[in-house]
Amino acid sequence: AEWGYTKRNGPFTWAKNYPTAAGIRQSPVDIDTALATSDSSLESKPLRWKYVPQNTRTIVNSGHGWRVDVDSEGSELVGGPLEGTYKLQQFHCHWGSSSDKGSEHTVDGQSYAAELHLVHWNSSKYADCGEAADYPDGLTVLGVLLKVGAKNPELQKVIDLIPSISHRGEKTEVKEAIDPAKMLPKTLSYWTYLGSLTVPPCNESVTWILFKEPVEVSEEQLAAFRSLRCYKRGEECPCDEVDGLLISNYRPTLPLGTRELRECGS
Ligand SMILES: NS(=O)(=O)c1ccco1
Ligand SMILES: [Zn+2]
Repeated sequence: AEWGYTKRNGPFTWAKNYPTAAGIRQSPVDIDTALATSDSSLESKPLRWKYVPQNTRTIVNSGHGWRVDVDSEGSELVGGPLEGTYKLQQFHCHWGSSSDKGSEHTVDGQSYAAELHLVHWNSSKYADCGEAADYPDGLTVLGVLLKVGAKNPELQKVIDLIPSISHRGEKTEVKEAIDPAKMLPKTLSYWTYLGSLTVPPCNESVTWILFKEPVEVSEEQLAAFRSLRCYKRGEECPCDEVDGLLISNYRPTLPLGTRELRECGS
């Protein structure tokens, strides 16, 4: 059966059909801040990005959450730990059944209410995101920790579209441009390490860049995320979640192992 986040098809079953999920370069991880090494080479090449808000095309219910697909042209992410130029492909979010959990990365064991992922691919070396996903330097994901607080105006543009993608496979045009840059924190300090996609097939092709400063989102906005359904309209609910609501879609942390964890900025 299709992978998901329930007991029957959740993270601890993924390795059965996706052996990479049992690899040694998996994500997410717990960020043990005492282990992080500050790196002058990161400080010397500031992270820089350019996004085109008008290029946010469609939002889709993947069955595992919502995802905004972007026309990569015109976007770019360079600097920090990255060699070459990366282009934005899509962004999405992970959350939990209550706001005491839901982020994928944890910081010194602490979970946040949710985590936003901006997925980029190495356009200096590869033709598209699909190809890039098969190489260790193919992808970069900017991670933003979300904590409960004020309503997030930019994310509200996503939430307003959720009723029209309530069931798996449904998608709709994003009419009001969403600016990914407006969803990033003010201070650009971050941790970075080599990891993987946090969903099957869990390719070990991601340079993770996780911002240190959390961004606020309201309880009502988190509740809207949980109203998405993991099954198609007209089909009965396959997952044993409470009437197929996507109440939680985060992967628990995996061991960092011998990987280096670097940081930039305080
Ligand atoms: N969750 S994530 O950002 O690692 C991702 C991107 C594409 C698939 O999974
Ligand atoms: Zn993700």
